[in-house]
Amino acid sequence: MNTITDNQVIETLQKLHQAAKDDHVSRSQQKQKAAEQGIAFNRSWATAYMAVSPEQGDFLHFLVTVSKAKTIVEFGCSFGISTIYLAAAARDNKGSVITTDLEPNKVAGARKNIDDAGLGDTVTILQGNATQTLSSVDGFIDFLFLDGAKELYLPVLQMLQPKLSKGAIIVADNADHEGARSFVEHLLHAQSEYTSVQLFENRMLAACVK
Ligand SMILES: C[S@@+](CC[C@H](N)C(=O)[O-])C[C@H]1O[C@@H](n2cnc3c(N)ncnc32)[C@H](O)[C@@H]1O
Repeated sequence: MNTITDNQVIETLQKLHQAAKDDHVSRSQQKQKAAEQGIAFNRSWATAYMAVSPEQGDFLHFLVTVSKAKTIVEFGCSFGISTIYLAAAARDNKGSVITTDLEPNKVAGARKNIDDAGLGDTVTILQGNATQTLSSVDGFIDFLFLDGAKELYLPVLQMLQPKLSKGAIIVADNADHEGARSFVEHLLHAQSEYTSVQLFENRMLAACVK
């Protein structure tokens, strides 16, 4: 099976990437206008997509596929774009994805989008703070994608670390952000525990549990 080539998946991803792009352009214009008027820009992260690019999505799909990961955990699904890439590979591996987001409207949007892609039975979405929702994950984790609040990358990794299987892959987006610094330094220094690589001009960090 190659779920990522399924028409339902392709069409849903195309539609969502376009919506994410439009959202980004509109926010940039609002930000510029606010700066010109000397007023504060309301970021309203609760509705922003802030999604992975198609190339990063393909990379996540590739890694889940080649690693044959079955239990995939994601921190920060937003409207479900990255989750669809992860879930398409998870389905082919006969695995599943557990994801989480703070924002109820994003959880509802992600659920609809994942259903539109035909992947609803492969994904569990938990609404709430990842430090709580992901603490209930059962069994071993084969793949961990971190894409929520950067300051929580290290605490979430440390919380889930005992559940990571040998050979588990960890990928973090926005690893070049200041908030992710302690996480990046932790992984790059713990060379006896992880093999790590920085990618996409340091925006992504991928690591593998030794
Ligand atoms: C960069 S976006 C995720 C984008 C998504 N992975 C994608 O590619 O489509 C980050 C998301 O993390 C969520 N988030 C931030 N802090 C969180 C927390 N403590 N627990 C759960 N979700 C959180 C935000 O609501 C936001 O939707």
